[in-house]
Amino acid sequence: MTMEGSATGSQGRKRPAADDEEDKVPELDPEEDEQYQDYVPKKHRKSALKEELTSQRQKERKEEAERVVRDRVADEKKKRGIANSLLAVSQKLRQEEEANQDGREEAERDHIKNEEDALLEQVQLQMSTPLISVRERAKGISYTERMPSIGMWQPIRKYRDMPDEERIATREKFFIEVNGKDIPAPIKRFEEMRLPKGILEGLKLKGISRPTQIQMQGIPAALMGRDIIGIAFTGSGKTLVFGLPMIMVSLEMELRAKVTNTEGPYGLIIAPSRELAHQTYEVLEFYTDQLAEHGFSKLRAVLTIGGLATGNQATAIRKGCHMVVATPGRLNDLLTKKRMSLVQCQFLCLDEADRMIDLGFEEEIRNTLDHFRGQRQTLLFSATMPKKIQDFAKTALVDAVVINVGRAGAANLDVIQEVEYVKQEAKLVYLLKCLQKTPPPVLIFCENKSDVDDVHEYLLLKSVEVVAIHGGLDQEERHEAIKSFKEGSKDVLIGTDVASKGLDFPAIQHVINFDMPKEIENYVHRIGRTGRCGRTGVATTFVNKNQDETILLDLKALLVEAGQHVPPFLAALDPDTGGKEEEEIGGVKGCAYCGGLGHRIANCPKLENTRQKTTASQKDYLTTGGNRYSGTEGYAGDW
Ligand SMILES: Nc1ncnc2c1ncn2[C@@H]1O[C@H](COP(=O)(O)OP(=O)(O)OP(=O)(O)O)[C@@H](O)[C@H]1O
Repeated sequence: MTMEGSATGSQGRKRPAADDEEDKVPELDPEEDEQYQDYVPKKHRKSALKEELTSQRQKERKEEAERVVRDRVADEKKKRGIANSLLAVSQKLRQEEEANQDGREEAERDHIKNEEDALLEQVQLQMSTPLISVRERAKGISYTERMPSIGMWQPIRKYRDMPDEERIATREKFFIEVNGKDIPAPIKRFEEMRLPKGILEGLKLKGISRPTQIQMQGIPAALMGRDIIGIAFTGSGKTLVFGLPMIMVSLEMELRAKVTNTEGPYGLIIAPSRELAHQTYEVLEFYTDQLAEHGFSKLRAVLTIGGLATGNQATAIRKGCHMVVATPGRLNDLLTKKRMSLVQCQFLCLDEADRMIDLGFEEEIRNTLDHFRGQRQTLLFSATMPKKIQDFAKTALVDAVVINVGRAGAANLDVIQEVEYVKQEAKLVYLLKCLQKTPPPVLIFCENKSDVDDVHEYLLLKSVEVVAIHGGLDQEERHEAIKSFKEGSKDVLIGTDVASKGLDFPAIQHVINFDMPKEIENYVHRIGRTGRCGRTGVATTFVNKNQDETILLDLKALLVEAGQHVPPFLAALDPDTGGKEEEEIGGVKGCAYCGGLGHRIANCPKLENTRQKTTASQKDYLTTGGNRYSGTEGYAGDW
């Protein structure tokens, strides 16, 4: 069967004929008929529809699944987003807080530093002109070259050639800190220091076999002709660091040409108290005697201190001398009256240098410098030397070497420090009990002369073998007291701070501070009379509510630093500075003015005291002509 008019046929399907005209079917041109659709059989159309529906449904399902996933991710993100932002916010806040805190602390530190710099500047202004001679300043003379070494001294080859790393390692091993240029290597044996036989024999006789840290580094530097600031704890043998080089200067001069009438001195040591000057003089005498026994001429040292007849001292100097040991006032007296000259002097040492400046002898030192006629080698020593004194002192030095053994102002670790709370009225009675702690010799310190007298009287009544020393006694009494105590005929010596600086009594067992000194530096010097050169000693300090809290805070910090027991009443004290006092700000820990670790310079009671004293003495001076030595408590008359 054929089908006419088939869509696929070119002629099309033909309908059965009914009426030719009517039945005539118009011919269709697929190109022209937009409605035209190819015929698709029903079966195919169904499967196509089915396919279409399936794919539609798949598409929808896929879209639905994607939407669900998208929603879930969005949810998740949303959730995480919240968590993130909370964490982030808190972190951010914390960071900001920390940054603020850091910023605040830095700002606070900067503020403290600026304030302290300003205060130090004021202090420097108060200390007026630098520590140099007025004459030299007027003439515009300043020295820039170092002095030549003493007698062309050089270290032996082993030390000359010592590599830097080895020098550093040795210093580290012995806790020696140095500052300055071209510092010679520390020398570990006296025999390697190129000292004359007489001196080496003298050291042996004194039982001194090995140099202490300050001696290892200080003696070679001094023999090299260097200017030195030497800081080392009490009893560490500083006297020999300047004493031996000064003897070497004198020996060199003597070997060049015999010292005759009116010549000399070539070396000068200034000390803050008569007793200390006397002690140093004895050390010089001992070693020069030893040199004389070993074939050298006897080098002459002269002691010029207050309290002894000026005439005898002037005569001794006029006969020609190599060395002078002096207290500042008497020295100035002799210089001003032209009974002594420093024209040939080329070696100057200020022992306990900071103490002298503190005690108001700055002007005497400057006047003394005026009497030199050329450059000299200058050495400054102390166990305490706060930054301001170091800076000030450096103005007197040329290309100085600074040698530090331990922190300036730290207590000697060989001293066991005990601090006891004793009521004012119970002190005397408790003192008797306290004296039983150790066998003699015992040293007792009081803050003022009248307390010394009271304690002295009380102990005499209790039959204690006791002597006393203070600035109000005449020189004879002072000398006798020290002598009998040194010889052991007296068990106890009571004194003011006149006995606290540099005095070297044999094997003191116990130092008792009947009262806490007003300055922590004095405490360090006082307790340093025991525990000397390797021995141990005990120091007991009475404190009570009469003490200023700042000094107790200094004491507490010192005890902590030295690893000592801190009694509960001190432990309970809390500074209101938030720990800033012990931080290193601007290179300074604690107070730059007095070296106390318990406060900073802004709260320094000593600075305040000095200010008040300066103002008062300026007033006195203007109205009454004043006494320049009124501030030298305990030292009165020393000049
Ligand atoms: N290398 C050493 N070995 C052993 N003893 C020494 C040594 N050097 C010095 N001495 C002795 O140590 C004691 C203390 O010395 P010196 O008085 O010089 O100490 P110092 O550091 O000046 O103390 P201060 O700061 O109290 O004045 C003296 O009796 C001294 O003879």
